[in-house]
Amino acid sequence: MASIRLGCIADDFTGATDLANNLVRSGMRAVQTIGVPDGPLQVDADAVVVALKSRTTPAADAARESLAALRWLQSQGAQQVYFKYCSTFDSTAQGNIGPVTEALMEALDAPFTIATPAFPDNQRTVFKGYLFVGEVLLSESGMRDHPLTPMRDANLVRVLQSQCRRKVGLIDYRTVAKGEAAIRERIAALQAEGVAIAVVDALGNDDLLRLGPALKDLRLVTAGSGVAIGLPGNFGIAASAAASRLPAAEGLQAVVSGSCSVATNRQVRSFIEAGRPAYAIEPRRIAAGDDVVAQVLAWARPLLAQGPVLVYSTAEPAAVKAVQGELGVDEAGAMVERTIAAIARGLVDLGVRQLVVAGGETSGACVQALGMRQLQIGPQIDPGVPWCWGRDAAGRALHVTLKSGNFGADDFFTKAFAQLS
Ligand SMILES: Nc1ncnc2c1ncn2[C@@H]1O[C@H](COP(=O)(O)OP(=O)(O)O)[C@@H](O)[C@H]1O
Ligand SMILES: O=C(O)[C@@H](O)C(=O)COP(=O)(O)O
Repeated sequence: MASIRLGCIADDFTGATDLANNLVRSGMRAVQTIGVPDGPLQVDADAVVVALKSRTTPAADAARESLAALRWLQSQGAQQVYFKYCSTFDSTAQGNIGPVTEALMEALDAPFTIATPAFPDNQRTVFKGYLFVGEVLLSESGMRDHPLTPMRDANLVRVLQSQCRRKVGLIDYRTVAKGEAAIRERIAALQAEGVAIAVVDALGNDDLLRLGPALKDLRLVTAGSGVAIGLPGNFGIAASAAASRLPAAEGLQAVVSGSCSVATNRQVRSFIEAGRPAYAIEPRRIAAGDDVVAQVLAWARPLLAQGPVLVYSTAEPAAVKAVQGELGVDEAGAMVERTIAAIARGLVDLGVRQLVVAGGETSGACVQALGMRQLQIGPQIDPGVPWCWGRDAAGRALHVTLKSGNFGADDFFTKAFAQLS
């Protein structure tokens, strides 16, 4: 196999497909692996995205796993490394964006890197170091109530500095607007001031395309998926209209959702309003020892032949807080993830071969429970969300889409299947 050009480490599974999607759309042949592979890559690819589930784990574990991914990517010849985190900069008070960035900088002997979650195609823009989600600051968006990573400060320089030992600075929109030479000059000036990591403003894709060439010599880039659109050109790769093709879809259809994000709440409501069958999982019943998995599968079995079913724990912030107050934040999260993952496996046993999973942590749990090791990236359903194809541990071919909590149109859960037919 030829060496890969770009080696990527994603801190969650939906984020990994989001990045792979942008790379594919910009002309790179990209493959996503679930965790760090045991051996060499078996297919030719320009970029590999190693998907970790490290967004909310203890910082030391996240750094250790990211370094293992780095070593594997280096063994496959990666010339540049891309650490992908969320476009809403999801992190706990202790990390993990800062600690993982610094561990990678140290291992790569990289004196400087950038940080920007900007993803204009999904209305994530950075202005003077402040992150906007649509029309509002990150701290005023639905992310302020995220079950695991509530984001209450939109000033990314401040957020990142609180997670880092190295000095954090800013490359603002005026510099970015001037293009490659000005960005390179600013990087040199920041380095002379002792800054090692710079948050970068970006208001639109033009900014990201101007930023790309200025990053050519960096060993490490850290970003959401947006920056990816400006990098393939550095490797002589141009955007190609040849959409990545997946094998034909077959089998039954289902959606499982553990995301409590604003967009997912709308998508669940829209699916129910469209008259499709939906089963709400109640975390308290799982905690009480009910066999919720068996109950859900018994409910789904007769319905699946008539079209997609939805199984969800998705709830509004007040309901999530109440459950977390009773069960604990991590305990509630892990318990619901385990249950949804077991349901996903049970649905595949019932013949589901087209599976939509909503939520990053939830996707990690489901894909791991199914024993999928590698995903081929297919056509985009909505910005940041492609269909993917792979085999589970039993060798069954599955079409899956791992939908980030806040991505996708309201009718995503029906639209996704229509695209495959
Ligand atoms: N009803 C609920 N009450 C408490 N926690 C929940 C509930 N539903 C889901 N969760 C947990 O909330 C977290 C949602 O995270 P995730 O799957 O990453 O979604 P998103 O992509 O929207 O962030 C998961 O750990 C999930 O198990
Ligand atoms: O960058 C993004 O917003 C996504 O790719 C992502 O990482 C979303 O994570 P979840 O909202 O936890 O699915």
